[in-house]
Amino acid sequence: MYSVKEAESIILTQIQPQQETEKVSLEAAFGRILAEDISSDLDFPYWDNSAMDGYAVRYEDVKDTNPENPVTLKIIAEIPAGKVPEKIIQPGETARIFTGAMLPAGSDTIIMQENTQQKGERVAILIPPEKIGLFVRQRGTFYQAGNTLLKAGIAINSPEIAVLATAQATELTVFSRPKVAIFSTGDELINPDETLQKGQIIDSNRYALTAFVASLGAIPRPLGIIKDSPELLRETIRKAVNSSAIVLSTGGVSVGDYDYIEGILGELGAEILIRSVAIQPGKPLTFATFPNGCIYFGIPGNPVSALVSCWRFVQMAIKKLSGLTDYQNKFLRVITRDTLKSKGQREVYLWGKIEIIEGVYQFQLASGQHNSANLINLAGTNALAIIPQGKTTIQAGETVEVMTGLPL
Ligand SMILES: Nc1nc2c(c(=O)[nH]1)N[C@H]1C(S)=C(S)[C@@H](COP(=O)(O)OP(=O)(O)OC[C@H]3O[C@@H](n4cnc5c(N)ncnc54)[C@H](O)[C@@H]3O)O[C@H]1N2
Ligand code: MOO
Ligand SMILES: [Mg+2]
Repeated sequence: MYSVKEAESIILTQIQPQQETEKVSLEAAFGRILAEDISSDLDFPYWDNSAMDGYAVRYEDVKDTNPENPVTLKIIAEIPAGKVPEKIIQPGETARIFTGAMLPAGSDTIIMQENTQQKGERVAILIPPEKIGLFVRQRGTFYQAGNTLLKAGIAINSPEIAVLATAQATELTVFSRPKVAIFSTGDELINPDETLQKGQIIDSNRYALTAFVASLGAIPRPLGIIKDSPELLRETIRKAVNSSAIVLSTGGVSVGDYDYIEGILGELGAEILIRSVAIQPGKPLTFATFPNGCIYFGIPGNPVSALVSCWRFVQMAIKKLSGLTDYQNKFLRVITRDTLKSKGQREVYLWGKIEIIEGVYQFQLASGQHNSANLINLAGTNALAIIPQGKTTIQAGETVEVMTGLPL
């Protein structure tokens, strides 16, 4: 049995960012992962321009002005944003200018209009600027043409969209979304729209895992419920492995007589790298690779174990395969409001919520039984508190490490 850290390392070693890319328009780029470095042949700002509504001046002319005896300058031009200045500012001259407008040649500083008094063709500068260049947004000070603006491997959200638009990157190369096959195994399972007969269980895992995969930007391929039949399972796994980058199955990975997954993976030529992990919930995790590169996660059937396995192990695998550079899980140290208990034998993940209380992140256990079959109190979970292997208690008020950023 591997430790959680060992299992994580085995999984990440097997997964390389996929190479498939596609072109998308800027409008369709939100939520995708950039597959190329982006640079621009434009400086940013594109040219020296004004950060204020006011007057473009020569610093030399106005540096010693004061309210009692103000310097007055002749207004020789008006430059709204979007207009190209035509005149050069000579000593004793100024141009009326507005925010975003190009700075006229000869000027080097902007005086905001609140610090001036206009009298016809002339303007009195009442307050001297603190320094040369005040309120000038100088060309190339935010970004110089040719440098890398955005790196391949980042997720494209609204700030990146703004940068891409500015760089005139209207068509982008992004990583293709990996296909993830999902199926549930078990003779006891029925679909949610069927009438429950004695002994049956409604298949919730398939829906939970489909939503989980979609929330990571990958393409879920739900294949339904597969009975505990070696023939059916073999056929399903063979098809899934040949048509998807990752396969997620739930159930049938423990030691029971009807737990067939491991045996079938072996028969189909997979290399089984993990059989169980010292984690609770989620101990009987099967991780295997196929000669065609397909990655197989045999996830335990208990609904909480299934989602915890997805959050702890599958999440980073899908992210890394998707091309994201920042694929690692996110951990945070916070105060726990509840006392947290473990038997100490495995690394325990307790589900609950982190909330900001009086400005401080605090963890609160989900109320009700913490049992890997109790999916009811899993709703609302946004964090998992971790009790390390060997530790049995973390008292209320103490610090606990939590895993955050769960895609729900
Ligand atoms: N003798 C032992 N028995 C078990 C062990 C063990 O170490 N020795 N481990 C237990 C642990 S821990 C887990 S977790 C489960 C894992 O079981 P499997 O992955 O083999 O899953 P199943 O046996 O098929 O089902 C377990 C449980 O989950 C329910 N289930 C299954 N699929 C779904 C689904 N799609 N939606 C909702 N619920 C589902 C199923 O009905 C069972 O109740 O094994 C323990 N046993
Ligand atoms: O590990 Mo099982 O997932 O405890 O219920
Ligand atoms: Mg079983």
